[in-house]
Amino acid sequence: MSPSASYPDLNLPSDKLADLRTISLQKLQAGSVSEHNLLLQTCIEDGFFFLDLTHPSLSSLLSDVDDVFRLSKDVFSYPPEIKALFDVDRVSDLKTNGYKPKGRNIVAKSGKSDGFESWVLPRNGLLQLSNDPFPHPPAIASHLRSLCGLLEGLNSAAHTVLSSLSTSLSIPVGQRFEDFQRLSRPSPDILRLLKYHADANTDCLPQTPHTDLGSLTFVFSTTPGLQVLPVGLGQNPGSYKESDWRYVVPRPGHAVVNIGDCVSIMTNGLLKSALHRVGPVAGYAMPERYSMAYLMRPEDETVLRVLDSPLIPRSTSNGEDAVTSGEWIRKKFKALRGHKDAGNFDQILAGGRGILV
Ligand SMILES: O=C(O)CCC(=O)C(=O)O
Ligand SMILES: [Fe+2]
Repeated sequence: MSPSASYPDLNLPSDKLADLRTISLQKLQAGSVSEHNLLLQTCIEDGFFFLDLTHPSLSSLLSDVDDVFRLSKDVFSYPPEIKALFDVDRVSDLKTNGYKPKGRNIVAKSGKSDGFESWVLPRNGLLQLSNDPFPHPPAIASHLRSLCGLLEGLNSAAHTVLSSLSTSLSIPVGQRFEDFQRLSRPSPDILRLLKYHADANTDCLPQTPHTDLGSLTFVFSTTPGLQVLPVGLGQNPGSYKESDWRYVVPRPGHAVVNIGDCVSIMTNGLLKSALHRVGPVAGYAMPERYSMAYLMRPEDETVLRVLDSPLIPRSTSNGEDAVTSGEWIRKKFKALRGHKDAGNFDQILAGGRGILV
């Protein structure tokens, strides 16, 4: 992966590092029982893991990642007036397409503005799965082949991960996680390209603590900055300390994968959707940092109810208050807008459910 790491001499005590477990995609594909068991255990205990993509059969996926990083440098280098033509708040209802400038949103309690630009690309638009408009600049048009290759590779990886979890949990056919993320069907998945700006202030927090609202997220970066809150420490504002955050040190050829809110809801909290954020390593300035996140969400009509499984604790509710995935996403965006008007960030973060654009 191309952008070079910016912390060559990270000298951190090991108890400050996120001790993420590594799952091999190729071993899952080959049916390794111990790898499938490790995946389930990791999603129950951590909600975050490294996915090893270094097997030669996956080399085209990694070269697509490299190419999309080159694209990312190109799109963020457009002059502001060109980027403004694709402003996410103008071109897309649910922020599934377009550009967000640095500083538009507020970061948690500090009340300061965020420190990153982002450009969101819809899976539906890239893979032509719907007729929704997909305005985009020439730099994106000229990288469509690697963008589509990346999405297809990640969808296939996601299918392997989700179907492994469905099988490990003995979820019946028709309710399996992958039944809600069909490869040829439209979905609200997005690819988010991110550029964090360098900031000399060691206390800056460019990205707010949040959980991902969808099902599964894949993140790529070669620069440190991602921080994860261990699940055991409690995930609600007030239940953890600043010193509880753990740093993820990027690993070449690996994606960082995490479980999102929808899968956590459908397993009644058995699989964990953990809080995370991006910031500088303690005592260091924030370096310029490029990353990309593929955020998968169940198809819009998926009902977010607890699935049948001997391993999932039964829900005490009768299911009447269950929402669909589409309603869930809309509700969250409404909350965000409500929050902006009301200025109440805690409400959005209740349960750690912040939203990013
Ligand atoms: O930039 C990163 O490493 C994380 C991005 C992220 O958490 C997100 O886009 O939801
Ligand atoms: Fe995230």
